[in-house]
Amino acid sequence: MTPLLEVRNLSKFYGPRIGCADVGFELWPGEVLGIVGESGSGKSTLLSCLAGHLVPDTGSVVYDTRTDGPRDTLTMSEPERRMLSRTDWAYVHQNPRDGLRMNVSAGGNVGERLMAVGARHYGNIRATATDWLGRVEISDERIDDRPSAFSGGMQQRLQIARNLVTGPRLVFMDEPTGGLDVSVQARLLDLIRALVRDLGLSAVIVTHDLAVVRLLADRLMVMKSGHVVEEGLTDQVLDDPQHAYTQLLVSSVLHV
Ligand SMILES: Nc1ncnc2c1ncn2[C@@H]1O[C@H](COP(=O)(O)OP(=O)(O)OP(=O)(O)O)[C@@H](O)[C@H]1O
Repeated sequence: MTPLLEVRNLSKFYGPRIGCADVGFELWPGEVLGIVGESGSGKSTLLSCLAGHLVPDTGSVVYDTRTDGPRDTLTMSEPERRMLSRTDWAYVHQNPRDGLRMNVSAGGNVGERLMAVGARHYGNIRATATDWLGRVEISDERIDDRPSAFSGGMQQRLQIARNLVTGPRLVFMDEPTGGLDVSVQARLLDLIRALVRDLGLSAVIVTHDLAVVRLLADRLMVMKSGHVVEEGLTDQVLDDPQHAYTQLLVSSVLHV
């Protein structure tokens, strides 16, 4: 089997400061990888480099495309990369405002993604949008409302529907439950877990919350000062951390 994503020697510096350094991993189809670490450890930098939002200084990000097999996304042309992020990739921002169009209706937010990949029939677009709102537990009565009238949890669920409606294979998530109330977080995590499982998605999830990776991630990478200090199966890493930094992360959570 070919990995869906194969990352080698990825580094990004901000002047003399390390963003992330020498990161490498493979992500297999249907696998969920969690990236954890304290604030400033390089998680967002790494995710941005993977998703093509930031250009790394060194390394390769090879993606197994549907049409041409493995391709280094860093050397792709801009139109090719744009097409990839429209069809095969999804990116869920921590703040739904960054991933939604706040002045467009909920149905429009979902529907315009379908139009971007060629859908033209209004009735079909609206039916698919309604179906996706239902899947993320938003009542069809709210289809014409703008996201600005939604709660934070609803906005995040709408952002997920907007991202998944085009059937991507790989989803990048940056602190998807950050900034939400604990009870809202729990419901959202359950929803994400069910969607990822039902759709067979691969995902890379960045979070500082070990409970999120415990629930969602098959495998875990622990980052500190831009470097990966430990990786392995989630339960193994959390139940028997080998690196002193991971031990600290795990014990600080246990003692809260
Ligand atoms: N635009 C930037 N310019 C300069 N330095 C930056 C920039 N963005 C990040 N950094 C630095 O790179 C390092 C990694 O930051 P990054 O935001 O990737 O960490 P993080 O683990 O995602 O943190 P957080 O959880 O707070 O978002 C930090 O030292 C940070 O100060």
